[in-house]
Amino acid sequence: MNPRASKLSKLPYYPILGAAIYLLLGLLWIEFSDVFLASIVSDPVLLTRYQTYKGFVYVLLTAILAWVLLKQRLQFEMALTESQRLSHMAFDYAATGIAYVDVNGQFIKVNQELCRMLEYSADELRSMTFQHITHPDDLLLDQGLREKILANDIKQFSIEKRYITKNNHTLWVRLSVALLPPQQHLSAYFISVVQDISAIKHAQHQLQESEQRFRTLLDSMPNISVQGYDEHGVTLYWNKGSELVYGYSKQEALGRNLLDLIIPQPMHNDVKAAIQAMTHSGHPLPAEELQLQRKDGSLVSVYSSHAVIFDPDNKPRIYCIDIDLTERKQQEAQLAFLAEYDPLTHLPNRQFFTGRLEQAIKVARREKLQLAVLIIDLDNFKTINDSYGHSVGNLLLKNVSEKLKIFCRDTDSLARLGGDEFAILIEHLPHTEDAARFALELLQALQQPANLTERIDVTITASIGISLYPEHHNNAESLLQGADAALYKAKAEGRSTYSFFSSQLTSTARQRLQLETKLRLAISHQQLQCYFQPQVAIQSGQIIGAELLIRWQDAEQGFISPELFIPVAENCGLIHTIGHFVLEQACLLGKQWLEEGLPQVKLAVNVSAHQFSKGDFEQQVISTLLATGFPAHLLELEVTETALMHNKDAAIRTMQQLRATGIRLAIDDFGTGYSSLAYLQRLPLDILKVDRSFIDNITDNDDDRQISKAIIELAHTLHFDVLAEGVETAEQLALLKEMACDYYQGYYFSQAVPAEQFRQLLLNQSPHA
Ligand SMILES: Nc1nc2c(ncn2[C@@H]2O[C@@H]3COP(=O)(O)O[C@H]4[C@@H](O)[C@H](n5cnc6c(=O)[nH]c(N)nc65)O[C@@H]4COP(=O)(O)O[C@H]3[C@H]2O)c(=O)[nH]1
Repeated sequence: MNPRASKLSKLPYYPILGAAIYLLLGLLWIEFSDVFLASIVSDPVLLTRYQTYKGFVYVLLTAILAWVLLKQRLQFEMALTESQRLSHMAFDYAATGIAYVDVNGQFIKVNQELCRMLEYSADELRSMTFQHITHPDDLLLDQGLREKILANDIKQFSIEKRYITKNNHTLWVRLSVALLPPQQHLSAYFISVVQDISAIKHAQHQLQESEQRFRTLLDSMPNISVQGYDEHGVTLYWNKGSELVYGYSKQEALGRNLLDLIIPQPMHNDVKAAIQAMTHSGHPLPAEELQLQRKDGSLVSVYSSHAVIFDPDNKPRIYCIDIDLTERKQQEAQLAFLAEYDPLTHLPNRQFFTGRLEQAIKVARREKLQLAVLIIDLDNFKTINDSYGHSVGNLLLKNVSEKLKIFCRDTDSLARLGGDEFAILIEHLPHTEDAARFALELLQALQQPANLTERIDVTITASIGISLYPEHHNNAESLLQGADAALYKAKAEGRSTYSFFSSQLTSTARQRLQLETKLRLAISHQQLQCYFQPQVAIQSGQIIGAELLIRWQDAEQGFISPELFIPVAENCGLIHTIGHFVLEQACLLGKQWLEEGLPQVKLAVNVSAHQFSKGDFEQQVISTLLATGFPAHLLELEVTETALMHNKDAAIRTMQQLRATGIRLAIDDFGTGYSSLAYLQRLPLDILKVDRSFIDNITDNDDDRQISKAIIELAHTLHFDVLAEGVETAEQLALLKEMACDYYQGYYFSQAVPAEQFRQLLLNQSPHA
C-alpha cells in the first residue's frame, strides 16, 4: 500500500462537509432573509421580487456547487488510480530487487528485478522462503538480524550476503531489510531491498588476487623494499625486500615507528616533516637518494620514492618503495675507478694523469713554479712478454708500478699511461737537474732484479723522457708529447738513460749530475781544501783576518771553481757537508794558530742560504765553537743578501741568536741584492762587504764610485764596518782609503792561499800590529 495514496483518500471529504454547511446556511438564509431584508429595505416591489426568485437563485448556486464538487472528486479519484499504478510500476520495474517477506521468511511479493537476479519466476519465489535460497554460510546472520528487528532491538539492517540462484550460481547482494508494522487487514512483513553486488565482489576479489600477486611479486624482488606507514610513521606493511635491505624481520618491523627502525638520528626532523606534508597534502614528495640505517647500524644507500594512498576509512597511508643502491653504487664505483685507474696496477690512467697535470699547471702558473713530466718506458718489455707470456709480463708491470710507488714522494703523481709506459709528475721542481737526478736514481732503482715467480727473476732497464713547464710547454697535452719526444731521444741514445725535451738541457743536466757524483767522491776522498784570502785594514795595511774559500783540485779536470760546484752542492744538499767542513776548518786552524801565538785574526766563513734556512744551523755553529775552543768573537759568518731575503724575520732571529754568542756577522756581496735601508737597520751586522762588481770599475766609472762611496757612508751611519772586495790595484785602494773604507781583500794584497801560506803571512806580520 502506498502511504501517500491513503492520505489522498481523506482529502475530498472536507469539501463535502463544506457543502453540507453551505446547504444548512442556505436553508437558514431562505427562511430568515425576508425578515432581515424587510428591516433594512423599505421598497415593497423589491422585496416581492426577491421572494419570487430567491428559491431559483438558491437552486442555481447549489447546482454550481454540486458540479464543482463532483468534478473535484472525479479528478481526485483519477489521480489516486494513477498514483497506485505508478507505485506498482515502480515496484515492478525498480532497478533494485524488492521483496515483501513475511515474518517467517515467506516471499509475499517480489519484483521483476529480484526474479531476474535469482532466476526464479515471481510465482516460484512466492512459494519459497528466503531461507531456501540463502547461502548456508550467511543464513544465521540474516535470520539473526531479522529476529532482532522483530524483538525491536534494531529498526533495520543492511548486510552483504549470498543467495544461491535457481541455476545454482552464487549471487552476492547487499540486502537492506526493514519491518512494516501490522495494518488493519495486514500482519507485519519485511520489506527487503536487494542490490546485486556480484560485479563489485568480483572486482574486489580480483583486486585481492592482484594485490596478492603484487605482494608475491614485491617479495620476489630482494633489492626492492616496500614499506607502508600510517600517518604517525607506524609500520603497517613490510615486504621481504625490506627484511633483506634493512635486516628487520616483518615481525620486528610491524607496529614500530620508522624513525626507530631505519631513519638515522640526524634525519628525524626532516622525515617527520615529510610525513606530515604527505599526509596533509595527499601528494608524495619527489623521489630522492637517501642513506638509511640497517638493523646493524650500518648505512645503506637507497633510491626512495613514495605513494600516499587513502584507506577505506579515508586515513592516509604512506608507502615507501626503496631500491637498494648498494650494488649499483659498487658498479658505479667500479666504473668510476676504471674510468680513471688502470685495473692491473691500480695506478691512475692517462686521462686522470692529464687532468691532474692540468691542475698542477694552473697552480704552477699562479705560484711561478716549475714542473717536470717524466715518461718512463721499459726497455725490451716485449721480449719478456714474448718469452714468458702475458701473465709474467703483467707481474713485471705490477712489480715496476710498486717500485715506482715506493720511489715517488707524496707530492708526485704517478700513472700508467698504457702498455709498459708510466708517467710521473713532479711538482715544485726547484732546479732542472732535480728532475735529472730523480730520473737517474729511478733508472737505478728499476734496474734492481724483479723476482716475479718462484723461478723467474727479471732484470730490466728503462728509458725516461722529461719535459718541463714552463720551459718546454705550457699545457698538459704538449708536456706529455714533449716527454714522449724526449723518451724517443733517450731510446735512440741506446736506452737505459734519460733525456730532456731540449738537448741543451739534457747535456747541462747530465754535466751537473756528473759534477755532483764527482763532488760526492771528492768529499769522501777529502779532496776539498780550504784556502784563506787575507783581509787587510786599509789605514794600517795589517792583516786583520781572512775569508775561507773552498778549493777543489780534480785529478782529471784540474781546478773546479766554487762558482760551478757550490750551486750543484746547494741543489743536492751537499752544501751542508761542505759548510760544516769549512766551519770546522776555520775553528780548528784558528784555534791552532792562536795556540801557536800568532796574531789574533778573525776568520770569515761563507754561509749558503740553504744552510741558513736549515733549522739547526745556530746549534751546529755553537757546538763547533765549543768542540774546538775557538773564540766566538774571532769567527765571522758571511751571509749574502739573498740568503736573508728568503724569510726575513726568521733570518733576523737566527742572526740575533748567533750574535748573542759573540759571533761576528757580515753581509756579503752588498749592493747586488735589494736590501732596504729599513731592513738593514734591523740586522745585527758587524761588517758590510761591498761587492767586487762596484770595486772593479771604481777608478773609471763615476757611478760605481758614487755608489761605493754612498754604501760606505751608509754603513758607517748604521755603525757597520766596511770591507771592499776584489781590490786589484793601488788606485782602487787609494780611492777606497779616500772614501774612508775600513778593510779590503783582493789580489792586490793576495789571492786565497793554502792554510800554511796564510800562517806564514801571519807569522811575518808584526805581533803588535
Ligand atoms: N777577480 C777577482 N776575484 C777575486 C779577487 N779577490 C777575491 N776574489 C774572488 O772573489 C770571490 C769572493 O768570494 P765570494 O764573494 O764569497 O764568492 C764565493 C762564494 O760565494 C762561493 N764560495 C767559495 N767558498 C765557499 C764556501 O766555503 N762556502 C760557500 N757557501 N760558498 C763559497 O764561491 C764564490 C766564488 O769563490 P772564489 O772562486 O773563491 O772567488 C772568490 C775569490 O777568489 C780579486 O781581486 N779579483
